[in-house]
Amino acid sequence: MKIAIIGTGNLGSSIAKGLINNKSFTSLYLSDRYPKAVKRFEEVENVSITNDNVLAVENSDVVIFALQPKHIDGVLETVKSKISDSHIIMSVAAGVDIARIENILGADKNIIRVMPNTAISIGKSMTCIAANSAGQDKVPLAEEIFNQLGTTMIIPEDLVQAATVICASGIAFWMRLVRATTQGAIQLGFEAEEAHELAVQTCFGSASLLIESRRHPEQEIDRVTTPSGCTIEGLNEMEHQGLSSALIQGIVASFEKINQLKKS
Ligand SMILES: NC(=O)C1=CN([C@@H]2O[C@H](COP(=O)(O)OP(=O)(O)OC[C@H]3O[C@@H](n4cnc5c(N)ncnc54)[C@H](O)[C@@H]3O)[C@@H](O)[C@H]2O)C=CC1
Ligand SMILES: O=C(O)[C@@H]1CCC=N1
Repeated sequence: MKIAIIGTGNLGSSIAKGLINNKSFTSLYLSDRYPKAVKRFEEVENVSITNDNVLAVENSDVVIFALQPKHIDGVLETVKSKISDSHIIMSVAAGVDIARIENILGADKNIIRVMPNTAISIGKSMTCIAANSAGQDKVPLAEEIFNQLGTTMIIPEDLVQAATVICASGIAFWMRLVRATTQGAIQLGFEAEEAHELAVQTCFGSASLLIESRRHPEQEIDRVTTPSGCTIEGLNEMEHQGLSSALIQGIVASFEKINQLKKS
């Protein structure tokens, strides 16, 4: 598979790292106006680093646009004459819908909207995928690529904004929960590094329990909350302070913001 990534900032370089770790390409073009984030991949076999987007498109079958929404239209305009019906165009740009890309490239092109998160760099992304009509038969290929880099879910395009909040922004939300737990642990007497490890491993254990047992979170909570014990005391206090409500309101605020970005 000949792949190009146009825009190798936070997300583009994370995707590149994941692809390189898996050796899941025959050639990989990494194109950015300032390709400093991927300089470290210069020596990797079959990887080319360039600031020539057209060259990257011409030498690839799958082109992943990992550009900020304000840049994507301009870049698509400059490469559109090189994009053929056999290219598979993927975009990770938040708030940029398929219709906007079709307006520039044409609805006859294979266009797939992909929403990964930065855990893609370690093969643990939750990635949502939606395609236009022309690109429907290319969805299995998108799944094949992104299943190597984590877990995928095919969703209707009208849920991609919501998926962006839950899965892409979600990384930041979970990080903040881990940090808050760390701060609590330090207050209770642990050194910062110990506190961090305790928080991260407990977070990892919680997610693993849900994945492996397939039980509902409340069932797992019931197994921890000894009657009149310390867990239910802490949990109820967190709820009195609005933990669930704060999370839900934050998710909704994030969703409202991404819908504004779509209009701008
Ligand atoms: N960072 C994240 O966790 C996630 C980001 N996204 C979306 O992915 C996209 C990229 O986000 P980030 O990587 O965080 O942004 P970023 O700003 O780190 O990376 C964008 C890259 O595009 C490059 N670029 C700009 N104009 C260019 C041009 N004309 N030609 C070639 N390269 C050009 C920039 O130099 C930069 O390296 C955004 O649309 C964002 O909404 C989606 C999911 C998660
Ligand atoms: O914050 C943002 O707008 C982008 C989209 C999801 C993650 N980063």
